[in-house]
Amino acid sequence: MIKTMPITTTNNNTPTTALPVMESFYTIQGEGYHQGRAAYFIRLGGCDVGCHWCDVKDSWDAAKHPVINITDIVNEAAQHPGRIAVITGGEPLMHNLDTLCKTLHKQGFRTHMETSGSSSLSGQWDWITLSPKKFKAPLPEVCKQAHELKVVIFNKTDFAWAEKYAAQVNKHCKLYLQPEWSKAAEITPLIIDYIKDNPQWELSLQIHKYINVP
Ligand SMILES: C[S@@+](CC[C@H](N)C(=O)[O-])C[C@H]1O[C@@H](n2cnc3c(N)ncnc32)[C@H](O)[C@@H]1O
Ligand SMILES: Nc1nc2[nH]cc(C(=O)O)c2c(=O)[nH]1
Ligand code: SF4
Ligand SMILES: [Mg+2]
Repeated sequence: MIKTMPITTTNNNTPTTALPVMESFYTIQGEGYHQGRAAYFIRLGGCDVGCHWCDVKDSWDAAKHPVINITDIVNEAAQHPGRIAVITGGEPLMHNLDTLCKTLHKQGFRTHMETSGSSSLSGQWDWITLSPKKFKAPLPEVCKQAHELKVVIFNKTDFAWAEKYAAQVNKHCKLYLQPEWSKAAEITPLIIDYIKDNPQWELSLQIHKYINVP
């Protein structure tokens, strides 16, 4: 049973028992290293980064979304057989994610996060996808911990900008270039040429948008 409660202010230093949830859904991971795997997505409300091409602007205002008890969030997730939980947003690191991760781990989930890395790290993560943004730079602590770096390419100059972050992640970190969705037809061929010349990078397409799943 899902309960909604009045919005409470959270900051990411203090463990919290409830979080603003915009939506949650069971689907396949459409992007990056785990593309094609069943996963339960938990999209938290609140983002202070403001990417002009963001594909989920409705997530930005945390106050628009119901605050749900973490036990209820995780019990809903556990109704599905998959045991990957992807925490996304909004910017999930605006919230303290320690209790959410502990509760997911207790239920046998692997915890994955999609983040811009622009707020300090909380939570215990089996996989961190760092997608850095020009509009609010990622923190060095998140760059060091990331398992994959996924840079959205909006124009030609973004390749050099992607390399700046490739130099800041750890040596095991996977490297992905993902076309900005509205410019994918124009940008994908440039990404393909870049990867042919720089084979340490791989292509990430948002396959869920091509096959019309959430
Ligand atoms: C909506 S964001 C939420 C998580 C976090 N705020 C972040 O930006 O990483 C999830 C992923 O979608 C990517 N994304 C958002 N809008 C996009 C767009 N228009 N085209 C391609 N990727 C996009 C982000 O870069 C990020 O990797
Ligand atoms: N299927 C699917 N895969 C995704 N990978 C990252 C997503 C996100 O919005 O964080 C996302 C999403 O919204 N849907
Ligand atoms: S950081 Fe993520 S959620 Fe926030 S505006 Fe950028 S893409 Fe959207
Ligand atoms: Mg998405």
